[in-house]
Amino acid sequence: MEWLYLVIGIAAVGVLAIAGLVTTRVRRTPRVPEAPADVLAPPTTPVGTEAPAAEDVAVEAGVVEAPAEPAAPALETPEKPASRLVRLRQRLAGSNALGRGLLGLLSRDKLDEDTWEAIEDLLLAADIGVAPTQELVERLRTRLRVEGGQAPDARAVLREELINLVDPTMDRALKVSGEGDAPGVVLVVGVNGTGKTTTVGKLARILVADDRTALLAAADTFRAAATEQLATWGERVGVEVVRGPEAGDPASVAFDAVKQGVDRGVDTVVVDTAGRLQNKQGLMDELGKVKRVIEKQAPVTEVLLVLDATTGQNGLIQAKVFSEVVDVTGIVLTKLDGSAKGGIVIAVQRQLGVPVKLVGLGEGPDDLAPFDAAAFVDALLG
Ligand SMILES: Nc1nc2c(ncn2[C@@H]2O[C@H](COP(=O)(O)OP(=O)(O)OP(=O)(O)O)[C@@H](O)[C@H]2O)c(=O)[nH]1
Repeated sequence: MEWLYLVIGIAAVGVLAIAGLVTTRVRRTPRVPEAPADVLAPPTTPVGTEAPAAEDVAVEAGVVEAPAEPAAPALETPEKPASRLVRLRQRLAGSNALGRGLLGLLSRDKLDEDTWEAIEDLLLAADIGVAPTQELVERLRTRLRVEGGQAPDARAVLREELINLVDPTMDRALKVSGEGDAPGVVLVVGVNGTGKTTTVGKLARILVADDRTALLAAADTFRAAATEQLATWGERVGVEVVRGPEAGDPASVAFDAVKQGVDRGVDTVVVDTAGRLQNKQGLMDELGKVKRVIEKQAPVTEVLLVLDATTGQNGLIQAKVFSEVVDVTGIVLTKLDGSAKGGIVIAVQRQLGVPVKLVGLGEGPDDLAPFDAAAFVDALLG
């Protein structure tokens, strides 16, 4: 009997041991994480061995047209130049303070010597220059003298005199057309940093907006980035840029561009040039060469000098140096937005005897406007 109990005991221990072993193994088996829903989709074919998609089969069979190459970025449509100065009026807010200041003083009941002196100070602070300031004050004194009868309308008189000073008779049309089959050639000069390359890019947009074909020459070979900058401007409106090797000869780039312009029958070639030259002789040699070389192909129809309106008297000195080196035919005044120095328009025209043809009023692509004396004065007077 004892023997029977012993056998039953051993059998029970054996059963318990086997049960424990099974439980432990089950616990040690790692849990398979639950697959997220998307992984539950039918298995994908390994990369590189994809089965042809139904559309591809259809394309090969000539049933469906092949999908087009990724589309080139759409070309921009630049704003027509005529509406720009009006749109950008408020950008002259800084200079507008001049107009408001003058009107405030001229509307006083009594125009005494202190008032005239304050008017003179305002004009000088706006960079109009000494001689034009004196002329304007003289004219205003004469016209606003009350000689019995009704007091003249100060605003109307000031508007008229300012317009006269800016000179509405100057020819401000850009000469962008050549004679016969030759393209117009616009040479853009000026010190680096004044906004020259930006101006060439914006000018390309003006030409495109006027339905002209154009070609740009990246003859500012001093700064590689200037070429890239120009290429970006051109791409946006479908205008090509002719470039040369970095630090290459600017005259050769200009020559190539104008030659291509002639061969392709382009309307206008715009040539960007370098301005970072050590001295006047270097500047003269380089710009002289660029112009001479261009003119083997076609005459230069316009030489635009780019000046930064915020540089005041310094800008005027630069302007003089350039005008002694090349025959400047028009001025582009950049950065007039936010500058209180709108009077520089008058000063620079007086100094050089050359009209301001374009004004830069911001960093937007179409923030370059053809200049107009009356619209400018209206913007000043607010
Ligand atoms: N606010 C304002 N900024 C302007 C205007 N015109 C140009 N700029 C800015 O002035 C800076 C200099 O312009 P660039 O065109 O590179 O000057 P640059 O004279 O060509 O200089 P380089 O390329 O070195 O020859 C840029 O940041 C332009 O966006 C303008 O009318 N208003």
